[in-house]
Amino acid sequence: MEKHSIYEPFGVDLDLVQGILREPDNHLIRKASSMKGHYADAKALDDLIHQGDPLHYEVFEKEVPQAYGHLMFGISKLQPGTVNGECFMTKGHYHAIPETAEVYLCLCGKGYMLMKTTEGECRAEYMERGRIVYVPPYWAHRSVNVGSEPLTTLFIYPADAGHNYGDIEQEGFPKRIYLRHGKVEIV
Ligand SMILES: O=P(O)(O)OC[C@H]1O[C@](O)(CO)[C@@H](O)[C@@H]1O
Ligand SMILES: [Fe+2]
Repeated sequence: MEKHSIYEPFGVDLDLVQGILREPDNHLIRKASSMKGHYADAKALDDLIHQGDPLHYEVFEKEVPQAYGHLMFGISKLQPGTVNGECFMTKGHYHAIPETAEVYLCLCGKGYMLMKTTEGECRAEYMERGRIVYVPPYWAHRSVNVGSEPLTTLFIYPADAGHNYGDIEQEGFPKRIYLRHGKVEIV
């Protein structure tokens, strides 16, 4: 019989007030300057960068083997704000193994999971505290914060899935989400 390598079980704590994972192994920080090329108004993003390059989003993860069978999980915390009306968002990615899915549980804030395929299909799934979004295989995904507090989500996906920025940096997503006079517009 094949011998399995046995990995130690563990538990972690969430700080549900701050919306962060306590004692993460990895803490990814993306500021406004990481988002060049992603917003419709590049000049407005440049202005924001020159005004102090504010924090855009953070990802807190526990280290698990990036191997088949393991699950990667963590917390994504996306700040509220807009770039000339376009809501703060994550870069978005496909998975490097495209036939892998991902689940997001929204813990606080309000926003959308924007998803697209390489064929140009695009969907926006609403997120608020308590809502779960399923990102099926082959869909690129980006979180968008339309609220006034951080959009915090727990994500879980196959640990070997990897990230692929594919056509996103050149083409973006077919839809953009704006906040104008307090109203959300998906265009
Ligand atoms: O690639 P993006 O869109 O910047 O998002 C980064 C983060 O998103 C996650 O896939 C979780 O949503 C993390 O694994 C990753 O570090
Ligand atoms: Fe993902």
